Amino acid sequence: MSTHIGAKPGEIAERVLMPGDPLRAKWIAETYLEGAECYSTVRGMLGFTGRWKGVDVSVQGSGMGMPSASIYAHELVNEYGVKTLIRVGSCGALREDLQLRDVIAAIGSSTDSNMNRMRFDGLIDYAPVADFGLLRTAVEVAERQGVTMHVGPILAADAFYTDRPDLYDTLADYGVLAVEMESAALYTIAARFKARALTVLTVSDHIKTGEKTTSAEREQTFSQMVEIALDTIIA
Ligand SMILES: O=P(O)(O)O[C@H]1O[C@H](CO)[C@@H](O)[C@H]1O
Ligand SMILES: O=c1cc[nH]c(=O)[nH]1
Repeated sequence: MSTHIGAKPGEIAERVLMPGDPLRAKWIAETYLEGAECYSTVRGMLGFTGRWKGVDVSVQGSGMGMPSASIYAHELVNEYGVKTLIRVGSCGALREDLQLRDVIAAIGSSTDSNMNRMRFDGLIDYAPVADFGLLRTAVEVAERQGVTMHVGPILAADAFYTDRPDLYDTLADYGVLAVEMESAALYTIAARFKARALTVLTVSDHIKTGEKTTSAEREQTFSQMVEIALDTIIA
């Protein structure tokens, strides 16, 4: 067991999908993974291992925000030997050309988090980016599955409820597609500890139009994103 994950050694696969929502993890495991078994219920942050197309895959909830996601990514890589992490999350669209339920792959992640400023002493604006091989595979998989996947930069924000919506407009002007809350930390930790990471997202709400999905839909219906992530992680 690690501090926050209750799995025994060997119970977590080298390939892990990471949704923020632990109940999305349960839905993914029960819907897609053959022989899925729950390896951790610590803090209700559920984790499961099963097989996708004959390959061992785990799915681990990460919680909301970079402090929480960092704990799970760190322990998965450093204490369980995980090599590949694909976040499967929800996000708010910043640009009008995006629709509810569109799928996005995050090539890079800007952030307002202070974590990397601390890491680099405030001297470097580190650019957290996806693993290129994983991203290329995800693009190929999405094409094969007939899903239009938007590939571009996103924002990983510390706050879900922002006092500065004007900054979202500015970021959209600079090509940033959407906002979520974990990708910059995931990419940074993967780089630091020599793992591979990618973030694939579904637009759950639209910052410009105010449209939104329900929490039940965010938990159980983002299947295109999950199927792209699953076929990518075993490729
Ligand atoms: O749906 P998940 O994966 O949790 O991702 C998004 O949803 C949460 C906010 O509602 C944040 O964790 C954000 O990153
Ligand atoms: O972090 C998130 C996730 C979904 N929608 C948002 O606006 N922010």
